[in-house]
Amino acid sequence: MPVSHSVDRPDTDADGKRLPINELFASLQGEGKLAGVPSTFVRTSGCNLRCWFCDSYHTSWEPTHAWMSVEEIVAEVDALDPNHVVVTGGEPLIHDETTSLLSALAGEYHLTVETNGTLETDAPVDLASISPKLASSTPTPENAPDDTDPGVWTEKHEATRVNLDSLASLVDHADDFQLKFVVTGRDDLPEIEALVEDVRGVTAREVRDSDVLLMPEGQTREALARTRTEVADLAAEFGYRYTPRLHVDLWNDAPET
Ligand SMILES: C[S@@+](CC[C@H](N)C(=O)[O-])C[C@H]1O[C@@H](n2cnc3c(N)ncnc32)[C@H](O)[C@@H]1O
Ligand SMILES: Nc1nc2[nH]cc(C(=O)O)c2c(=O)[nH]1
Ligand code: SF4
Ligand SMILES: [Mg+2]
Repeated sequence: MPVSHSVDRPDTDADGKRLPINELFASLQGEGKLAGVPSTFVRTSGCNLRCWFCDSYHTSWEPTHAWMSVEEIVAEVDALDPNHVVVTGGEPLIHDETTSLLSALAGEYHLTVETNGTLETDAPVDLASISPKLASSTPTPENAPDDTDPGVWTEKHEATRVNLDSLASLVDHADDFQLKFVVTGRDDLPEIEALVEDVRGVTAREVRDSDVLLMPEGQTREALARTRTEVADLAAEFGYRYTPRLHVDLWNDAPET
């Protein structure tokens, strides 16, 4: 089992300089170009989107967290073993303090930022792991978690899920990048192809097909078993890369994995 670090602090942010942290743990990177690499995960809480399938419900639809200073987070990261750190969420780039955290960790660790690609950052990043959200991610009364009415989020999510300027900036800025799409089925592919072409049109950098990763939608082993073969076949057919969700295969939907 991954090493876990429980977060048990008061839910206040008196000095306005702390980050809301949902969980902080060591595991294996489960997704993308660095799948299998031992990594420490820092999961911030709060998101500017509401994907119906979000596998981190307690950072988006119903955020929970403890407030931690950058110094406290760095101390907990230092106490764990991996030299790769993954800053994720929620959407980590909605917080100004994420820049301070990345700056404090830079040099000591390889830094991956998992982001939905709607926001820019000038913080040091080794791998920008960008997961732009497709139309199939938009919440509706039919697909929203817990049968809740997504209310304003249907429109808000749809209106803000793609920001080409931010995608260009993230691709240009980081040492390396990946475009990691959550795929629900074949119907997603035309939108992925169009968006990849749009990104190629606005970045100074080469976007290779091998920088484009198709990841099956699925929060549980059972759900993944239903989507992964179709998504792997689509990757082979369209010439993109397939990424598994190793942590779901290994530990299902357990927290801190
Ligand atoms: C919880 S998100 C946090 C980072 C950022 N908000 C984002 O969406 O990229 C972490 C990763 O999980 C992916 N993800 C979330 N729910 C998923 C699901 N049900 N199936 C597959 N991938 C999922 C996201 O696309 C993203 O790549
Ligand atoms: N093992 C593991 N790998 C991951 N890669 C990206 C994750 C994320 O939630 O951002 C994630 C995660 O939650 N667990
Ligand atoms: S953008 Fe990321 S954290 Fe936000 S709702 Fe979608 S998957 Fe969840
Ligand atoms: Mg995850």
